[in-house]
Formats: sequence, C-alpha cells, structure tokens
Amino acid sequence: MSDFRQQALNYHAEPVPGKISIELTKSAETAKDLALAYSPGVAEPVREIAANPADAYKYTAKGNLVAVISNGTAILGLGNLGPLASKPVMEGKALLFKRFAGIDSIDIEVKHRTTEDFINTVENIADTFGGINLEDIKAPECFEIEKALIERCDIPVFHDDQHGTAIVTAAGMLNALEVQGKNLHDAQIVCLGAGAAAIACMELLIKCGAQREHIYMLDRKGVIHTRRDDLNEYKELFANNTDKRTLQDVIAEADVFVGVSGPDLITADDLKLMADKPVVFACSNPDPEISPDVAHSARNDLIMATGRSDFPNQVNNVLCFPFIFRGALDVRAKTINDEMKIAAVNAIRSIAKEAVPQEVLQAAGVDSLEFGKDYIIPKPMDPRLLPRVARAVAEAAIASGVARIALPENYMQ
Ligand SMILES: NC(=O)C1=CN([C@@H]2O[C@H](COP(=O)(O)OP(=O)(O)OC[C@H]3O[C@@H](n4cnc5c(N)ncnc54)[C@H](OP(=O)(O)O)[C@@H]3O)[C@@H](O)[C@H]2O)C=CC1
Ligand SMILES: CC(=O)C(=O)O
Ligand SMILES: [Mg+2]
Repeated sequence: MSDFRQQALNYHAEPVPGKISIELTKSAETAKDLALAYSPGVAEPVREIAANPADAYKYTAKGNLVAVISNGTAILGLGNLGPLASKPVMEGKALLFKRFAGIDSIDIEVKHRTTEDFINTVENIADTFGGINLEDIKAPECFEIEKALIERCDIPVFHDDQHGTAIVTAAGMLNALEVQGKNLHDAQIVCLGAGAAAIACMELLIKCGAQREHIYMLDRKGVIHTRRDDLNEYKELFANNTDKRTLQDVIAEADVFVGVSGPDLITADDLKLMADKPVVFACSNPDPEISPDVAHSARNDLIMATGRSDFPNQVNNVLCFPFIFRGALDVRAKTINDEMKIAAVNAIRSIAKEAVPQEVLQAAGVDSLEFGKDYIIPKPMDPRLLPRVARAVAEAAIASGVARIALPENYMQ
C-alpha cells in the first residue's frame, strides 16, 4: 500500500473514526442546567416556536446548521459508488464548513429508489436546517432535484457541484484569461463533461460574458451537436450545429479547456493543438483530466489549474461553499440567487490580485505568491475569503430582495 494511501486511511480511522463530532454550546453540569436544557425548561422555546416558526432561529442551532446531503451517485470523479461510500466526502464537506466558516454541518447520505423519493426525504427534513448543500448527485437527476427542493423549501438549497464549482471556475477563468491577455467574450471554450459541474460552469461563464456558440461540450459519446438524438434537455442547450465530432476536432485552436469529467482523458498532444496562451482547468477529482506535469511538459505558455490541494491554482468548490453559505445564513436568505453567485465570483477573484498575507504563504509552504500564471485564485486557507465573500454575498442577498433580516451591525469587520 502506498505511503499516502495509508496516511489517508489512518487520518480517517484514528484516533477516532471519522472527521466530525458534535459539541455543546451550553453548560449541562448541574440539575439547574438540565432543568433549563431539558425538562421542564425546554418546553418554553417549544411553545415559542410552535407559535412563531421563525423563533427556531432564536432558540435552536438551525440558523448556523447546514445539511450536506448526497445519494453517492457521482462521488468526486469516482462515479456512482452509493450513499454510504460517499460519507467520507460528505464528512469532509462538513469539516470544511466548520473550519473555514464556523458553520455547523452534518452529513446525510440518502438511500432511495426514485428521484421523487429523494426529493421527499430532503423536503421532509429541511426545516431542521438553515441551509442544504446537495453534493455529488449525478446529472441529469441533480437538476430536477435541486429545482424541486428550491421550490419546496424556504431555506437556501445549493448543489455545490453545480454552483460552487461554477463560481470558482468563473473566478479563476476571468483571472487566468486576464493574465493571458485574453477575454471571456472572445474565448473559444472546450468543456469535457456534460454533467452537473459542466452545465453549471458553462452557464455561469455565459452569464460572465462567454458566448454560448463559442462553447463545445463533450460527453462520453463525443461532441454535443444538433444532429444527436440522445441528448437530455440540459445537454441540448449546448448542442452546436457543427461537423466536429471529437475532442481533437474541437480543442484545435481553443483558448480554454475545462475538464469536469474524469481522470486522464486528454493528452499532451491534445494540448499542443490549442491556441497560443491557453487556459487548462483539469478539475476532475482526485485525478485530473491531465496531470500538471504532463501539461507543462507539453507547452510552456499555458495556465494550468486542477481541483487538488497539492498543485498551484486549486480550482475547487471549497473556495466557495463555506463562504457563500456564511453570507446567506447571516441574512437568512430564502435562496441563493444569481446576484449572490456573481458577487461571490467577484469577491473571490479580487482577493487573488492583492498582496498575500504571511500566514497564507506559510500554510501553502511557499516564499511568495503573486497574481500571475501560478496564482490566479486565492488559497482555501486565505482568511480574507470569509469576510469578503460572505459580506459580498449577504449584501447581494439584501439588494436582490431575498434576505429576511438586515446585515448584522459591524458584520465581518
Ligand atoms: N474541482 C471541483 O471543484 C469539482 C470537480 N468536479 C469533478 O467533475 C467531474 C464530474 O462531476 P459531476 O459533474 O458532479 O458528475 P456528473 O456525473 O454529473 O457528470 C459527469 C460528466 O462527465 C462525463 N464523462 C465521464 N467520463 C467521461 C469520458 N470518459 N469522456 C467524456 N465525458 C465523460 C459524463 O458523460 P455522460 O453524460 O456521457 O455520462 C458526464 O457528462 C468529477 O470528476 C468531479 O470530481 C465536480 C465538482 C467540483
Ligand atoms: C470537489 C467536488 O465537490 C467534487 O470533485 O465533486
Ligand atoms: Mg462534489
């Protein structure tokens, strides 16, 4: 067994299994404490909440509690390995919520037969939480699930693989193109993958200025084009009227490659076909569509990003979901809308252009980081992400009319 594999297994197994636990926020030592915490005292907030459900935010942990919910049908790039196998990833998301944004989070892995079963299960438990982060649910079911839950729940429901990924991809892409002296409007874009992450990334890039007709999307069968009769309604939105059929056909002279598909699906020769100064985001986890070493050996004018922590330019939804939920929860937003997503894009990308604090350099194990080819996006442990992204998101929620309360005084100062 490789050293790293054993270390990862030990990390998860010892000293106690798993990565999260629950801690108490109130004293529970004396008979008086118990009388307040439990019977008879607990009856008082029960009566208040029964009379006014919004008081759940006042008397329970609801307002700072996010459920991370999966059915394990698209666990990272590992595929459909079922709900239980997804638990380490979901506990990992809970760890990140707490570590980066102080949000309490619990993972819920759902076994279900039909999509409607899954939707009903989540709908029926939704009131417990301040928000719901859907995770690693494959396309196309994820689209129907998220839409139905947004309609049926009055808390933010956010499919992280769609929107978290899209927000970070857009932030990184705008910066990378700027470094390369290009712009999104003119960019020729290839997207390998046509699932949850791919569809959302491309839709958000279009909202940020990309042209739909400049995007070629591919699934396992090749280029998505108008003469295919096997496309779902989401892929159809990206069908090009073209004779191009293969990755090599479309990657030739492309400015941008976004991979949200699976491991090792493009080669050095494919990258050599791209236009000058290309941007390559190989974001499949844990193994990217092409390794950075291979990509850099193919050409020296590219900007390369992956979803991983162990290479420069980590384009990963961890840069978004803790902070967008922080902002949404703090103004009790009913939903997470496009205005909040764009605010997150701009907040994330702006941080990369500023001087990097010493503590971030230390955590990253480098002497310096400067906006450029190897630093297009902030590091996840950058302490500026929390105040900047959360505030931008909360303000956008208020301005767009989905916040239920005002920004707390001196918020994030
Ligand atoms: N860095 C990050 O932050 C994130 C990265 N990702 C990564 O993106 C990938 C997809 O995740 P997600 O969208 O949630 O999963 P989905 O299951 O929703 O989509 C997977 C897509 O990849 C396509 N695909 C798989 N294998 C191939 C192949 N050999 N050739 C072409 N296309 C292929 C599938 O094609 P078809 O439609 O034909 O089945 C499908 O369209 C994963 O590797 C995941 O780790 C996801 C979220 C965040
Ligand atoms: C990062 C992530 O959410 C994924 O790869 O699925
Ligand atoms: Mg995921």
